[in-house]
Amino acid sequence: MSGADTPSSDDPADDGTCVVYDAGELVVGPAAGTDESRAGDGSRAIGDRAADGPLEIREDAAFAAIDGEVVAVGPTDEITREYPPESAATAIDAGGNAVVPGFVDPHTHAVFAGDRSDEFTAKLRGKSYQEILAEGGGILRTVRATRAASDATLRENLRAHLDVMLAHGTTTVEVKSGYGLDAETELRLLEAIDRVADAHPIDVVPTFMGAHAVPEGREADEYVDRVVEEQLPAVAEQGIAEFCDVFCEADVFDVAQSRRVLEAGEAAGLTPKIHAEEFTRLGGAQLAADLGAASADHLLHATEEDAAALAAADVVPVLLPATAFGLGEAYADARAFLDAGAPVALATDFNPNCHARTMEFVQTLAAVEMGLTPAEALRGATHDAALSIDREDGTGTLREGAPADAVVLEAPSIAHLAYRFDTSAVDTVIKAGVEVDP
Ligand SMILES: N=CN[C@@H](CCC(=O)O)C(=O)O
Ligand SMILES: [Zn+2]
Repeated sequence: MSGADTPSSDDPADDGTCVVYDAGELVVGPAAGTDESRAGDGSRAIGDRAADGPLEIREDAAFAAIDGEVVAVGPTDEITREYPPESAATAIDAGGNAVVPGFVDPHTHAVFAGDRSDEFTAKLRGKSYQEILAEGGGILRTVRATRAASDATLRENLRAHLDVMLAHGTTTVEVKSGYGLDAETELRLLEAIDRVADAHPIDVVPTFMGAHAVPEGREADEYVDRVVEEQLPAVAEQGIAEFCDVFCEADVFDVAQSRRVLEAGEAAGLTPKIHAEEFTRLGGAQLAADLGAASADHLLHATEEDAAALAAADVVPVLLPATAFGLGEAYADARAFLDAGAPVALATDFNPNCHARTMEFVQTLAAVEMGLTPAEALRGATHDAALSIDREDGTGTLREGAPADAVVLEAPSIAHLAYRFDTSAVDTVIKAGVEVDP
């Protein structure tokens, strides 16, 4: 068990220092030689992801942080000599347990209202996701419930989900709009994300996804006009989204429509992301490579050719094993992306169709169902996930200079994250050098 001793804010020891020590295993980040580096032209060069071990793990280690930033990592005796725990604002004795970077969840649809548990039951009886959507259920049903919900309800729902995520070690999360499908509601959703993010310890990365489905009674082309001509300019004017995403899928938005949305998003200052090759191989991965998107997500039906194109274009594949689990679909081929030299980011895809909020569950699925080692899964849930949302400031690592976001496990090794699938292995969560109490 870890022991925390955090003085109150008027204590003389409250100097902004955080020391976490006596970690049996301390995950620093990708092993030397495999980390990404900036190419001379300023673009991202990910390097040969599969060449070496996925993570540098130190034994009997500690880290110190000042004002939310890691300033030293090393053997416990050295770090505690330089940064004595008794005079630190936050001092955590990991007691020989493992310490890992805070998890990064780079793909969620966490702001919505309503309940679709009955659709889950229908799917168990054989109804498909697409059949439900074609009947006006699925995303369209959540849109009706979300439009009818008050701002306060939307904020409260999101806050409650973020609380669960934080308690399970997620310290950075991407949240998409997309259950509004009109300018007014899409803005309400992004404003809800903004308001909740302001008052929550988790770092929230906002994504505009007006092109999440074609609203009832509309044609896709005509709706894409609305996204491009009304929604995107309004979102850009408010400055409340960083990425623009689109559901590139048969009977939703085709490749040309997806390209139109993402190019307009880019012109409005939003970096492209894409839901690609989820139910059918339509060409979304190639489009992502063409546009230099930050990520291509889902990829259940991507081919080796797609993996090579993404790796060559430095587009991060984001795999969502909880979605495949919930839908009873075959999992994405994680090894194919690693073999192609790409990173593999993992995410929950939390949404009403995939009620998964913990990156612990995702790591279990990645190991058991997709054949990743626990270390590869943890890299996907931290460093590589951060890459997919353009967080290249060390987020997802505990290197010097990185944000001091960490998780102390109640277990001696990182393998417990994937291995322990009934209850949480998370003991203590640290955000920006401060222990959080979700
Ligand atoms: N596939 C598209 N969007 C979500 C599902 C949204 C929903 O069904 O409400 C996803 O990524 O899984
Ligand atoms: Zn999604």
